[in-house]
Amino acid sequence: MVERIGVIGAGYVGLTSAACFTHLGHDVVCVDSDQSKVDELNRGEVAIAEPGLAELVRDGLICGRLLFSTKTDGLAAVDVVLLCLPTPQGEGGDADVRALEEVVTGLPGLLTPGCVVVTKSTVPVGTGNRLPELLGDADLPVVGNPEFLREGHAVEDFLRPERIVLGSRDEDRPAAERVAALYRGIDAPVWFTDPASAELAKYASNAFLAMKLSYVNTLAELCEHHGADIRAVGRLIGLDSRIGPAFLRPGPGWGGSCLPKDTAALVRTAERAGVDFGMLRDVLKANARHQSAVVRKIRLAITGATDGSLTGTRIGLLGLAFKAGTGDLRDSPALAIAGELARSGAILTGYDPGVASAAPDIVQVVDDPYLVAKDAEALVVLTEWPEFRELDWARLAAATDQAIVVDTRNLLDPAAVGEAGFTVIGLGTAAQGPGGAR
Ligand SMILES: NC(=O)c1ccc[n+]([C@@H]2O[C@H](COP(=O)([O-])OP(=O)(O)OC[C@H]3O[C@@H](n4cnc5c(N)ncnc54)[C@H](O)[C@@H]3O)[C@@H](O)[C@H]2O)c1
Ligand SMILES: O=c1ccn([C@@H]2O[C@H](COP(=O)(O)OP(=O)(O)O[C@H]3O[C@H](CO)[C@@H](O)[C@H](O)[C@H]3O)[C@@H](O)[C@H]2O)c(=O)[nH]1
Repeated sequence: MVERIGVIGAGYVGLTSAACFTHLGHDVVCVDSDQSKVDELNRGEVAIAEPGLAELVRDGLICGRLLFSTKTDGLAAVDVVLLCLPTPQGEGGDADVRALEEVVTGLPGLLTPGCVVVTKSTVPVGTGNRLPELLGDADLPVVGNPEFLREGHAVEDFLRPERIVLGSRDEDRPAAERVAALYRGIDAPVWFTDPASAELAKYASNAFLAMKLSYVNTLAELCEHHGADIRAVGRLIGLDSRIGPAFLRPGPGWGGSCLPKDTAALVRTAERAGVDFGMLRDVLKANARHQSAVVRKIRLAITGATDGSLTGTRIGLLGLAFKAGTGDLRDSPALAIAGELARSGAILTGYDPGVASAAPDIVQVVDDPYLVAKDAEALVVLTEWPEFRELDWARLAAATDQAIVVDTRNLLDPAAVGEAGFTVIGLGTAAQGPGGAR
């Protein structure tokens, strides 16, 4: 059945949901409070770099089944409304749900009775029971439908999810089935559960991924100590199907708009429940500690000492976004490391194919990767853009002062880049000298 869907919030999750549900045949009105964003979207301009998203938005606009507005009047005609509002990290690590709750409080005056209210935002355990209280006696059933898409793969993940999760109270089960029907045409297991289980599954999933990454990043440090190679260790443990090969690549720390805030929020949820989830506190601490270890490694590479002075030292950064395939800088470990280097007096130039400007007081962003090498004492690869592998490393070497590259993603081919004249220092691997010498 074709449904009329309202989406509130046109960010990564809201815009992707709006465009994909239009693609699946529904009529969608997407409301956002940001007038300039709405104007851009109505012109078919999509500011976020998500493969396939701009095309779906334009298709929806052309066929007239996708509308964007700052006004909420259009919501009176919808059968289902998806809440895709931010739930950023708030005080003490808790999710800040104020924006979401404010919108929910206003819904009885906007929606037609019977309309299903769906939380797609990541919301703390208990929200599914709290929202009906905020909605009062309005006939507005509530369903939790957490979103698991990754940035850079938003459309692909939305249209080919590994699971669709629907959490509702027993009395709202028919509403949950109605939400499940919106996804018709998508081949994925659909799970009906209670609100708390749906909410917890979302947090538990992100925190588990964070745990895997803190584990592998700390292992990389151990590998260096013992002369082992994290690439081999990661591959070998990943062959165990109980562990799996994904999320075992070490890096400069893990970040982004979700993993850090959701892990912190789950720690708070556990504290409030009187459950000691110290393991997760350590996952967060290990990430901060690892970022400082990466900074010490960069200092050592440049000055010969882990506490050597970086005052006035030029360092070129390759990558600023929190991962490849996105221009998103939210909670980017690259920027955290840049911040530590800048505070130590380093002069930073950065290039990222997805980023045009960033933290101007910390790093000067340039639009040509070869410019970051100019007179640099070292280059540091912070984001795993595949195109960095294809750079002319001999040209980069010629532009630098010292041909040293610290590859925090183990992205480069050490033999080829060493051949081009660089000393290549990976993470959890042996350094490779220029000309291929170890
Ligand atoms: N980004 C992701 O990859 C991802 C994936 C899964 C889940 N989530 C969760 O989804 C939620 C949204 O995340 P996002 O990354 O899409 O956020 P975002 O910051 O990209 O987008 C949020 C949008 O909401 C709009 N907005 C804010 N307040 C509003 C209001 N009162 N009325 C109307 N519009 C308003 C903003 O202008 C913005 O366009 C969060 O809870 C997040 O944890 C995000
Ligand atoms: O082997 C790996 C894999 C990832 N990362 C890092 O981990 C962070 C998070 O990556 P990713 O999970 O791909 O980012 P997001 O797009 O934020 O997606 C996460 O957060 C979303 C928001 O909740 C969820 O929907 C997704 O399922 C979840 O993967 C980034 O800094 C990556 O560089 C590594 O360092 N090594």
